[in-house]
Amino acid sequence: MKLAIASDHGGFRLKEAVKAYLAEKGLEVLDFGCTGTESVDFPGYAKKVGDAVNAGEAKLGILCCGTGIGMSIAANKLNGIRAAAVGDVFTAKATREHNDSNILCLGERVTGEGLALAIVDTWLNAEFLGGRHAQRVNAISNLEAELC
Ligand SMILES: O=C(CO)[C@H](O)[C@H](O)[C@H](O)COP(=O)(O)O
Repeated sequence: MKLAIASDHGGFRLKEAVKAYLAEKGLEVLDFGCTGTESVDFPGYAKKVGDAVNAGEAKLGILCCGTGIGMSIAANKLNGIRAAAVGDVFTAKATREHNDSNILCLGERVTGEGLALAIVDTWLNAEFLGGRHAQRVNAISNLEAELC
């Protein structure tokens, strides 16, 4: 599976740790930056990963910032993106199973590396359950269509 990843300066160290973890697992990772801890603006990085997921260049994406919130707000502006800011493993599983989230957002300033990697693992191993959840995901897509 190919994954797209990016961060701002506030999530850079966590992005590097997640990238190394994914590579260790033999997963292909497209890194869209940033490249260090110098201050940058996160929305452009959210767009790069969202566009890669929407274009099918990557199946799923991971975004890291200070809290995970800014990245999720930005990524969710893109049609087709369901980005979830996650800080626990229960939510990591539920957001794949129920929301079919296609981008995971993590906060380096709030979630320790060990927990973040467990969240990544749980999120990647969970699958969308469909059924009643599919009609809800479709309803979200319909909201996007209304806004166009
Ligand atoms: O958008 C955010 C908050 O939800 C991210 O955590 C950013 O990384 C953060 O705002 C960056 O803050 P900084 O003071 O410019 O480092």
